[in-house]
Amino acid sequence: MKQDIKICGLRTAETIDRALARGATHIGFIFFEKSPRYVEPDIAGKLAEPARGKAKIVAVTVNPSNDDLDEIVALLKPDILQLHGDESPERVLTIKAVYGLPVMKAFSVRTADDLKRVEAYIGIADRFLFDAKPPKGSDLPGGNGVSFDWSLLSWLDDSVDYMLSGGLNKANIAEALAITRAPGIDVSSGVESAPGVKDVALIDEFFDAVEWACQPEMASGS
Ligand SMILES: O=C(O)c1ccccc1NCC(=O)[C@H](O)[C@H](O)COP(=O)(O)O
Repeated sequence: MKQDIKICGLRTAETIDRALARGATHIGFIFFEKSPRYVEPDIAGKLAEPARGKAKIVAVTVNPSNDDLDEIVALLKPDILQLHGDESPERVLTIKAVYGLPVMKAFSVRTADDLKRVEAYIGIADRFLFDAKPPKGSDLPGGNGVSFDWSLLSWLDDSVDYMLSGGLNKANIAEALAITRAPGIDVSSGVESAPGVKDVALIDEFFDAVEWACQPEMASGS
């Protein structure tokens, strides 16, 4: 199975080019000002140009106001809105209706109960992203480089389309894929040399690790 691959929190033309060259299907821009990955919407719009039509451009927001979304949508022209906060199903529906864009709703997961919250969004969100809960003391709802218990995803109905996220890197992606068979994967810190600093060599190594994990003999579990 060939899964979608999202590289999130990109901030330079060089790392975007490398992600696209290696086959990223999604590239994410972070619009959360406390994040070391934050980019101004107008800069993100310029950075995203080479990706148009090659990869889906994802705007990552946290409980965005209408004004925030107006600016981001106008300047970035994203293909997908990722909602990484506490947005209710009603808010997701409103955002979809106003902007006419698909929504990927993020959930932080620690226990099976956390996955039950997904039910209220089925048929509303277009896709889900499962991330780990932020560690104590973190100001960031995402991009913390920590994983959750991937086996919990076996509780999900097969029809739920999602991206697996949280602490993925070249060393654990094969195990993550073997356990979850996730239809999409998302990485940020795992391809960084320092918080917010993406690294082309680490991007390469991550894609190499995914390719290795997806060789027919690995995928069949033999
Ligand atoms: O990455 C951030 O700084 C961030 C800040 C606020 C909300 C969401 C954020 N990231 C969202 C993502 O989709 C990340 O790729 C995801 O959390 C995984 O990050 P990591 O564990 O570092 O791979």
